[in-house]
Amino acid sequence: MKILNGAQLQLIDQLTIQRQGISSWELMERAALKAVEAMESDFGEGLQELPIVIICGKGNNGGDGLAIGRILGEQGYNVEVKLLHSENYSPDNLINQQKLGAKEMFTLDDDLKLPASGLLIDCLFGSGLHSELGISWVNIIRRINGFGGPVVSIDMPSGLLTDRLIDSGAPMVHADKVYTFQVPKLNLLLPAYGYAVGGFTVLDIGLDTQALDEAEGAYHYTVAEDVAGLLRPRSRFSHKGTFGHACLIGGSEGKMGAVVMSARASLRSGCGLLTAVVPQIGHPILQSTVPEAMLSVDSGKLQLEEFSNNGNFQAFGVGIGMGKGESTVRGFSKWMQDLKSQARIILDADALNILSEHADLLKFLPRQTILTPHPKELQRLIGEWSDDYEKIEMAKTFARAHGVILLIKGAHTAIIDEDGSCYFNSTGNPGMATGGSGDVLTGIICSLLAQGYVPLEAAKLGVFIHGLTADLAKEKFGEISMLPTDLIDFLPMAFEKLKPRSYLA
Ligand SMILES: NC(=O)C1=CN([C@@H]2O[C@H](COP(=O)(O)OP(=O)(O)OC[C@H]3O[C@@H](n4cnc5c(N)ncnc54)[C@H](OP(=O)(O)O)[C@@H]3O)[C@@H](O)[C@H]2O)[C@H](O)CC1
Ligand SMILES: [K+]
Repeated sequence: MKILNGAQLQLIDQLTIQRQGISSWELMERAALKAVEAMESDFGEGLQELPIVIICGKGNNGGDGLAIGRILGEQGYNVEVKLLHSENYSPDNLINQQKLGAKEMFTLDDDLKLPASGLLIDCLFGSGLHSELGISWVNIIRRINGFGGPVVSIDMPSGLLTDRLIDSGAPMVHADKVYTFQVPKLNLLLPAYGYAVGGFTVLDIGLDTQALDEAEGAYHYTVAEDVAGLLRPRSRFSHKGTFGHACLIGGSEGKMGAVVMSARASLRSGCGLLTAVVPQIGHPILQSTVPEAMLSVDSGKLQLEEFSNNGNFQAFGVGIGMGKGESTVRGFSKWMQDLKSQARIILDADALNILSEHADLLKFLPRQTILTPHPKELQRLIGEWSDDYEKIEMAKTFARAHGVILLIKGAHTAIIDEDGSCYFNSTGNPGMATGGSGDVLTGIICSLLAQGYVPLEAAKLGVFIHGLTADLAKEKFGEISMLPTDLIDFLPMAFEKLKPRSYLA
């Protein structure tokens, strides 16, 4: 799914109106109906009990609010609409004012009266905001943010631009939930504005698909439909050789669990064979916990030294639980220098930290190696940034300079390809913030690489599946108690969910 900005959406609106032979008011009505449906589904019967207050501005976002107010009122909800006084309402806003009838007018100087609790729907500004809000908006935004119940924003939290940097002190609605139309907007995905976006749902309002397909942009949001098609069916005549031999290299004293989790995640993700290269201390641990894995035991006792690399492996996953002791750094450097240029590799954890401290090794990375830093590891690799926009630009420059794929872990993990495209993930939840989640991800992606998925596909599919396991685990264990090992247990269900349905049951 593409991520688009306000100007692009305005153009696509126009094309939709022309090609579908509808009026702009009808499109607004569609959007309002979708928003009402989404609220009914999210709030359930509770919505009937709540006083609902809708705050509307002068543009089409306000027009949506007026339409939502009318629809909710017709359905018997307890709804109150407040409209900002203006000299220049948008035409569809005016039509919806007439259709609604009763509403309360207010100005920015008024001390807006709000119910003590209930639901507040914020329709002051949407994608038409052209710059951050000035001081005159502080009062109204403060009232909204101080509301005693949930605040939902239509399309955007009012005050947040779609895809440009904005001062964090600027007046901005802090939404518990955003219902955004047709496509996500970049600022809904960036950590910098996390405080204003409790969560968001994309509502399909049926904009012209050709116009959406043709819209240009480097930013994408990976949803199930984007990755389901990547998953390859298994032929009846396939055998273990068909699905590749993955090699995981890692582990050190006290950190063998990382390799165990990575190995189990690899096997559950479908590779045909798996070898783990571990220090001697890992031998009994791996053999007893992951009997399916073959072992190549290193000469190092407590940490890796030799990095023997004799097998015919289709993919390597390196760094999990590895540590960065002197002999490990030496062995890893040598291993890097001996790599074939077409090797498929994913590097994680200490492998990344070693690269940060030995930048001379970067030149040995085969093209399209996947690096999976969390924000701190990224900072060590590419340097400090001053904001999320600079971070993305610096990451793109790094990916281009070294011909690698950067996978920046976090809420909406971002995959940055060397051509500058950027893919934000849609699955996952804060329950994944436990040590070991990353080891599971490395195992999944290494397995997909071994099966012949090209690196960008393996990264997108792996990140999506990994997040999906967490969403499934959340239903059973909740965000607080879920563990990385639970993610592995939900891999079979996640793959099944994504698999294209067969016509024959
Ligand atoms: N395809 C869709 O997604 C659809 C979206 N819809 C809804 O329409 C809005 C976008 O509506 P638009 O009228 O373009 O914009 P807004 O309602 O967000 O706001 C426009 C008014 O805001 C004023 N403005 C802009 N920036 C500022 C600012 N910094 N300070 C003060 N005022 C500002 C601007 O006034 P100007 O006179 O300054 O130009 C506009 O009047 C979208 O978000 C959806 O909610 C459709 O309903 C259906 C299709
Ligand atoms: K809004």
